Order: sequence, then C-alpha cells, then structure tokens
Amino acid sequence: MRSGSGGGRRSVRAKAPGKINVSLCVGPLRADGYHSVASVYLAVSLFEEVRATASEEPGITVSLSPESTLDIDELAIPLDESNLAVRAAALMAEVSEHATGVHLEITKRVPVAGGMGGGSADAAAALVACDALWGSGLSREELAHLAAELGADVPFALLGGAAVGLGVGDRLSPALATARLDWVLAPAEFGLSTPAVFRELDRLRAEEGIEAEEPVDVEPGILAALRAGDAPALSHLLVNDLQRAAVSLAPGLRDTLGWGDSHGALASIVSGSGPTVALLAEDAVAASELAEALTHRGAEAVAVHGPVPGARIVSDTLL
Ligand SMILES: C[C@@](CO)(OP(=O)(O)O)[C@H](O)COP(=O)(O)OP(=O)(O)OC[C@H]1O[C@@H](n2ccc(N)nc2=O)[C@H](O)[C@@H]1O
Ligand SMILES: Nc1ncnc2c1ncn2[C@@H]1O[C@H](COP(=O)(O)OP(=O)(O)O)[C@@H](O)[C@H]1O
Repeated sequence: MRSGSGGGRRSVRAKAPGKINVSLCVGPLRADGYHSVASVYLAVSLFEEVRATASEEPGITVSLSPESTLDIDELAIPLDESNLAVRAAALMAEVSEHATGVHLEITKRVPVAGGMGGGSADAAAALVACDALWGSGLSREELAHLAAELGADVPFALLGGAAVGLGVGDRLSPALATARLDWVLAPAEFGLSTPAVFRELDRLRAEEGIEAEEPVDVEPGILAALRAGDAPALSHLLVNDLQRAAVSLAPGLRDTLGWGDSHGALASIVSGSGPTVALLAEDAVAASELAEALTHRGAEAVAVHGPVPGARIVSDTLL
C-alpha cells in the first residue's frame, strides 16, 4: 500500500461510511444523560475521507477539502480541538509511542448534523489513518475502545457492514448481511442536534404519560430481511423511535416522508436523529428513478447502497 518517492512527508488517507439506522428503539433517559438503545445499523456507500499528513510542527490541525461534495455551512463544523477527527487523533496520540504533529484534511460527503453519523465517520477514519501514520499497531478491539470514548456511533463507523448496537449504540454485534439494499437519501437543508432530538422525544413521552421500556433486543425479522437483502420484507419492519421527535422539531419532514411513500419508495424513514430521510427502493434501478424524481421536485437526492465496509486505509504515500 505504501508508495511514493523521495523523503517527503508521509500522508495516509482513510475512508469511513455514513450509516442509516434501519431500526432504532430508544429506552428511558439514564442518569448519565444518555438513553439505552437497541439499534440496527447499516453502513451505506456515502464515504467521508480523512487525509492525515505528518507535520514538522507539533499538534493537530484540521481543514476541509475543497473536494467535499456537500454544500457545507462551514460554520457547522468546528475546525478546532472539538472536531471529532481532531479528538480521535488526540486520543490516538496518547497511546502512540511515535506520534508526531499531524494535519487532517476532511473530505465531507455525509450531510452535516443529518442523522447519518458523518462526524463519527470522520473520527473512525482519523483513528485508522493516525494508527497507520504513527505505526501504533492497535488491534481492531483496541481501536473500538478508543472509538467508544469518542461517541456512541463511532464504533459502528469503524466496523461497518450491518450490526446490532445495544447499550448506547456502542455495544456491537455484527449482523450477517451480504446482499445489497438500495436507498435514496433526501438530505435536508438544515441540521438537527442529536441531544435536542432525544430531549424532544423525552418531552413528548412525558406529555403523553408514556414510560419508555428498556430496549433489550431487536426484532429478529429485521436481521432475516437484511441477511436475505429482502427489501419488501424490510420495508414493513423499519422503525425509528426518534422519528416523531425529529418531525416535531422539523414538521416539513412529513412532506418528504409522504412524497417517498407516494412515489414508489417501499418505505420512508428518518435516519437516526434526522433530518435526512432514507427511502428504501426495490432495487438499484428503482433507486435511480426515485432519485431522479426527487431531484426533479427540486430536492437533493443521493442514491446509495449498503452494506459497505467500515473504516479502511485508501492510500499511504510520501508527498
Ligand atoms: C441518534 C444516533 C443513532 O445512531 O445517531 P445520529 O442521529 O446522531 O447520527 C446515535 O444514537 C447518536 O450517536 P452519536 O452522535 O455518536 O452520539 P454522542 O455524540 O455519543 O452523543 C450526543 C448526545 O446524544 C444523546 N444520546 C446519544 C446516544 C444515546 N444512546 N442516547 C443519547 O441520549 C446524549 O444527549 C448525548 O450527549
Ligand atoms: N468532523 C465533524 N464533522 C461534522 N460535524 C462535526 C465534526 N466534528 C464535530 N462535529 C459536530 O457534531 C455535530 C453532529 O455531527 P454529525 O456527525 O454530522 O451529525 P449526526 O450526529 O446527526 O449524525 C455537528 O453539528 C458539529 O457541530
């Protein structure tokens, strides 16, 4: 994998996928401010990339690549030590004997604050890129431990594929899923804050006098449908407890969900805490037709498929 010429600076590029939650059951608020969840994650073919380049100066710097395909509101992404990729590199530096200064360049494609784990993908990509850059040699298990310190969704961005997530979503069991499922993503022009959406769900439940139960497991039919790549069966089983909270905060999402249902999507669901809506399609042809129709309506649309692998090194060069 390592290539290039001369004695220049080493630069490692890694990529990690965004995700859809095909099932997300949310329990009551815990004392630590988190909620227990039972989630089924599916990694989809929309990838973030992080290029980690060794620098002579100590410390970690970060920038966004002009290759980012998003129309990014740069203010929404902190370019300081709170950036998830920077936090990941800082954590990796703590456990690496040969850590150096590093510059991280992020190519963003996953909608920001979209419920698709884009920041988590940046963190996972930064972990594997810095691990390679500094020769830290961590096992997948050690990487997963660091990932869990960075956020509930980060371990899945590292693992990829399809997986059941328990605990706060970080206790993962890989699910057998090799068959392809096709989706169309409808990103929104705004973001939703994950904690605000969880708070809204708690508020709605309190208002209705509902006491949420601890989610213990996921519906086995979902795993069977994923294993078989059976989109029609899966379409009846998609569930997201956060959807009504996202819709309560952003009522316009109802239109997108309804549009999908009346234009040939097998099912429409808000991904995670939203506001991205994921439309499940029968196959790749149906997905591209659906994406075209959505674009015609003046909305953004991205056809993707899953499962795809988790964080991976793309290149390792000398600049
Ligand atoms: C909702 C989900 C579904 O996969 O994804 P997104 O919509 O953010 O992509 C995840 O649970 C988000 O994971 P992630 O975005 O990594 O969350 P974190 O940074 O760890 O947590 C941000 C905040 O969200 C709330 N949070 C998160 C996870 C969880 N199980 N319970 C929570 O209550 C907490 O208020 C927490 O302080
Ligand atoms: N590298 C990053 N990319 C995107 N957002 C980041 C990053 N680092 C920190 N953040 C912060 O995390 C928030 C949520 O990010 P993101 O992962 O895109 O959405 P979600 O949690 O909905 O999947 C953003 O609004 C931003 O303030």
